[in-house]
Amino acid sequence: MSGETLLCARNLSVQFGGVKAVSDVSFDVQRGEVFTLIGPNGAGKTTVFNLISRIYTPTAGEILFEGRALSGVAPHQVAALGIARTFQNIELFEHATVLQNLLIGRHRHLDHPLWKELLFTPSVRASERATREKVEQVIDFLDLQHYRDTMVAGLAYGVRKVVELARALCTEPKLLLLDEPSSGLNVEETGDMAFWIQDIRDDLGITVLMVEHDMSLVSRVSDRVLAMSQGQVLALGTPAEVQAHPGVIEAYLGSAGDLSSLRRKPAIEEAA
Ligand SMILES: Nc1ncnc2c1ncn2[C@@H]1O[C@H](COP(=O)(O)OP(=O)(O)OP(=O)(O)O)[C@@H](O)[C@H]1O
Repeated sequence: MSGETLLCARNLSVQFGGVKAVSDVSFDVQRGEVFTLIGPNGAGKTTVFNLISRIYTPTAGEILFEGRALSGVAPHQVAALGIARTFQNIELFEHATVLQNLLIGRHRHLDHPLWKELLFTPSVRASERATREKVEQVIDFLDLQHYRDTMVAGLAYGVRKVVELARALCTEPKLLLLDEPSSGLNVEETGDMAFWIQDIRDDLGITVLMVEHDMSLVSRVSDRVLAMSQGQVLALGTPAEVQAHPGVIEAYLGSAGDLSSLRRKPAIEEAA
């Protein structure tokens, strides 16, 4: 961690009809850390991601990225600032190869004017070369060589998750938003995902902001954890500090117990 703030959320609130999805939430993400949001279903974690991605606009408060307010930034400009995102439900082009998906992801980020593309100007040629190089680097980094010419539709779910990660890395982000990177993965794949996340921070120097339910993954990779419940901040600290916080235990389980997975128990179990 550099001790330098990359992203600053100040007194964020957003309301949908009568539901306060996020209520007066503040936190700072330091450059070079893995910062994780945890919380039971409906706590407001995805809403925070959607505020940072500019899909939602806060009803109060603001988000600063590298000191710049995101309020004036359109959703399609967020990637160009250096913020990339993966989704809970993988969003890839199914009928394109891994390589094509990564090239498309990178192209979206470049945003050359059409006239330059059509004339294939030197700057377009240079950025095409840089694109190829970057995509190949990411394929090597995430060990995807074996799948580069395979259609996404034919890939196992665990590999698709890595391809989605690759597509985000191709945009060379400063901040990577990972929405439930372990969802749908088995124990071994979750272990691999932990290694990738650590390597992304340690080898590429990319800051990671993650939403995650699997506490084994959270504890392994997170520098700091923010626990939320019902749209509000419950606790902030190291994974061990947050897991031991009485308010966190109460919010998830109703009483002390197994915190290995922090998903709220189904209503039927809670009622029993
Ligand atoms: N677009 C929306 N319209 C109406 N209500 C919404 C919208 N988005 C989120 N909410 C509500 O805001 C609250 C927070 O939802 P959010 O998806 O952020 O929670 P979460 O912590 O990400 O949950 P999960 O772990 O299940 O993904 C919920 O009550 C949800 O129903």
